[in-house]
Amino acid sequence: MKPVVYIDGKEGTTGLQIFERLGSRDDIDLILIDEDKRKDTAERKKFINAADIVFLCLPDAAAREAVALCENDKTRFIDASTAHRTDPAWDYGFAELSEAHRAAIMQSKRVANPGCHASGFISSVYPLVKLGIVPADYPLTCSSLTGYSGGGKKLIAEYEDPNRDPRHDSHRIYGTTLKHKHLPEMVHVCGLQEKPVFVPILGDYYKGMASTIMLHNSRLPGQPTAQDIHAALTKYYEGQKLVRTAPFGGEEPVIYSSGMAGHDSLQLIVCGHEEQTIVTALFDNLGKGASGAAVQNMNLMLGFEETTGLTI
Ligand SMILES: NC(=O)C1=CN([C@@H]2O[C@H](COP(=O)(O)OP(=O)(O)OC[C@H]3O[C@@H](n4cnc5c(N)ncnc54)[C@H](OP(=O)(O)O)[C@@H]3O)[C@@H](O)[C@H]2O)C=CC1
Ligand SMILES: CC(=O)N[C@@H](CCC(=O)OP(=O)(O)O)C(=O)O
Repeated sequence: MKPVVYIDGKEGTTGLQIFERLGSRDDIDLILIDEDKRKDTAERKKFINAADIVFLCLPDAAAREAVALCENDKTRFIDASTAHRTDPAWDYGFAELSEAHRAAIMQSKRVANPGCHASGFISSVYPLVKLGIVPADYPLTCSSLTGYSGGGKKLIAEYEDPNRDPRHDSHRIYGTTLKHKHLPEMVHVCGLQEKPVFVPILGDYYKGMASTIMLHNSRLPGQPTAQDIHAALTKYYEGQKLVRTAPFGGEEPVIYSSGMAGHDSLQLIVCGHEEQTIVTALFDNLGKGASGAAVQNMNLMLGFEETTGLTI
């Protein structure tokens, strides 16, 4: 019997991209709710309880409600929302962080898919903290560029409206209260003692992210150079298919935030010199930042090959 899979929120931005990755697979049985019943709670409850794996591609409140609709012990969830990412009853769905993360995902019934900005930040900070290169109380800063699909259907409509605010042509710094919703998972997953100063920036393009952390090498134990940090990250992710380190300094002297759009893997680019280092995570908010990561998690949970079938 093939595993039965249901995407709750399939008509949304993340849900559609998961469907795109799963629609043609013959190793799973993808069940599809009638479009006009996709918000009917009783119908969703039937689908949730019939499935072995449920993807939740919903706002936080609807994701919590969907989990509460489950009345059996068999259904396993992968939640793309922010609802459960720091919940101890859920496993954090970023397999490359450690073998313990991957093992937990494989047997998990409740996987919280990482936030898009959080994925970029955590991919560099988690290993650097674990290796003792960045102390847990280091005052980290991060700027993170994103395309507008990161905000779902509402933001896509706003940016693709022919009568939109002309200022949308320029970049938009947001999260200016410095309380972005991904901060709790960044702190929790990396074991930080200080909240990073986190500055998300929205650009006038569909998808692709570049999340950059900035380090003063003289404030780090042993004063590593940027090259040392590059070597440490390269070794840490050696053998991973979906997280890779670019050659030191990157392949060219500029970084485009859409550089990994359309790919399901994340690339780390380390630049700098003896005194300062920046590490940029380059990826697709709908790839390793959401739908691609969700499908990777499903593959791990079901014992399939980890990669997603899309360009890595
Ligand atoms: N977009 C991205 O890059 C990322 C998104 N996420 C997270 O994934 C989740 C989905 O986001 P995204 O796809 O962007 O959002 P969208 O707004 O594009 O899609 C959400 C979908 O959920 C549907 N929906 C809303 N309420 C309910 C409900 N009560 N029952 C059933 N369906 C419902 C919406 O219906 P309708 O079509 O009628 O609006 C819509 O189709 C969010 O929690 C988001 O934060 C995480 C990482 C990245
Ligand atoms: C461009 C934009 O608005 N992006 C969203 C993040 C989308 C996302 O990752 O949502 P989750 O928190 O559910 O993961 C934001 O910064 O709030």
